Amino acid sequence: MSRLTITAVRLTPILVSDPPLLNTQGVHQPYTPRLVVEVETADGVTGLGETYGDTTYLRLARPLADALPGHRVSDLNALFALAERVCGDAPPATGAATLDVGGQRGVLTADKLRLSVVSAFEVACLDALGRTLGLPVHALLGGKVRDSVDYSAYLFHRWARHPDGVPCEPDDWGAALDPAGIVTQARRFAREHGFTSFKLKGGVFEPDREIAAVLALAEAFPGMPLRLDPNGAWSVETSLYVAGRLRGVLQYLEDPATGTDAMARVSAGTDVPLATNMCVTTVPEIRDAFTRDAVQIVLSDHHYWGGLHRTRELAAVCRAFGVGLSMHSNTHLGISLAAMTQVAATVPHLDYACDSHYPWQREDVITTRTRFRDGRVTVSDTPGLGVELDHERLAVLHGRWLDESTYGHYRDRDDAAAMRAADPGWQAPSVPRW
Ligand SMILES: O=C([O-])C(=O)C[C@H](O)[C@@H](O)C(=O)[O-]
Ligand SMILES: [Mg+2]
Repeated sequence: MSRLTITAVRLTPILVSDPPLLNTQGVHQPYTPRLVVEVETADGVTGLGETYGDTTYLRLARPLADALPGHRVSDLNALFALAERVCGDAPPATGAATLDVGGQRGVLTADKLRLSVVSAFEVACLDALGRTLGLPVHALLGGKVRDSVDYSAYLFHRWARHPDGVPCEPDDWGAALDPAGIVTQARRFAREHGFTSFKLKGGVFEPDREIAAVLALAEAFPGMPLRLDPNGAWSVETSLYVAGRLRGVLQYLEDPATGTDAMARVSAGTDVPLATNMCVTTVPEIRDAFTRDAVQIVLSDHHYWGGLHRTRELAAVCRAFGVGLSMHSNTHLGISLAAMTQVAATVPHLDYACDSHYPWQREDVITTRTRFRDGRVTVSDTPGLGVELDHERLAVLHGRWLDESTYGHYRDRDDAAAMRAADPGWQAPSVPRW
């Protein structure tokens, strides 16, 4: 047996606390599901990966975890074929056939769901391989081209706390429901983490209110890059209105309208660059969007593109088409931040600061929290990803996941359902909302 042979795979679903961040579909649940993957080799080395933890992903991850022992952590290309063979075509657990109701990351095809699972195994294999060879993950991807990766502050309209009666872990951020609140939030992000670019999650209030928030940010942080992302909540006309009002203010406008067709129409009517993590999220979506110039920037996401090698492949396609590259984030922990940073360090034309929800996450499963300095994360040169699992914390967060009577309904992220705790009649708005 090779020292690289996988001898065991552990899957640990967890529930992680999340603040009441608002988006166009509703509000974040007080706890969000994540899955931690540990891959152990014959050498006794363990590699770590992290991905979405909703029931659908767990259903796909279990057969892959069962099938993996006996394979080598270096056989990454074979991982995809293995997953295709053993995972099956699990349909979305929610029954929402094509669109993601939680993370707002575009279509939810069987391929994309499976790749979102495979990504955590690929990262865990790379971590184990790097630890075995004494090389950082970026070296396994060809080597870093930068020593630190730039991240952008991810601003949200939010409530001070989750609705009464809902179990939660309170924080001290307070509410941010108007332009002044958003600027206060941005100042704290800049003070605590040194961020020098800002993204505002939009699609929550009428467009004029969100335009006012962006203009207030422009006044508070002159010259700093600003982005607005309503997750496809606007019509083409509204998108063009907002683009006109924020021309020269925004670095880019992200997913103003839903779908490649609408994005192409917006793109044709404005010179404000358009970015997406919703209409280009799978390989089959690339050609149409790029040939129609529907987007000028793609937000990669190693989770749903299938891992770090696939992220680099996406980067190559973007380069070929002259499309810029940034990075998307959903609620994630330190393992994924390490993976994002390792791959981002290897992509020369990653010209935009990456998104990260990490500053909102006060719970983690790694022993030492990753810090942003001047908005940047230092690229670790330690073998593997450069993070260690905190087994005690993992057990606590897994214990929450196991406690079905208190937390069972948070095992699947559903922002519209979370909103109903405050507004019982709430339904995720149909698009375009404005
Ligand atoms: O850039 C994005 O579209 C996201 O980050 C999607 C996320 O789901 C975000 O909207 C959220 O978590 O509310
Ligand atoms: Mg987005």
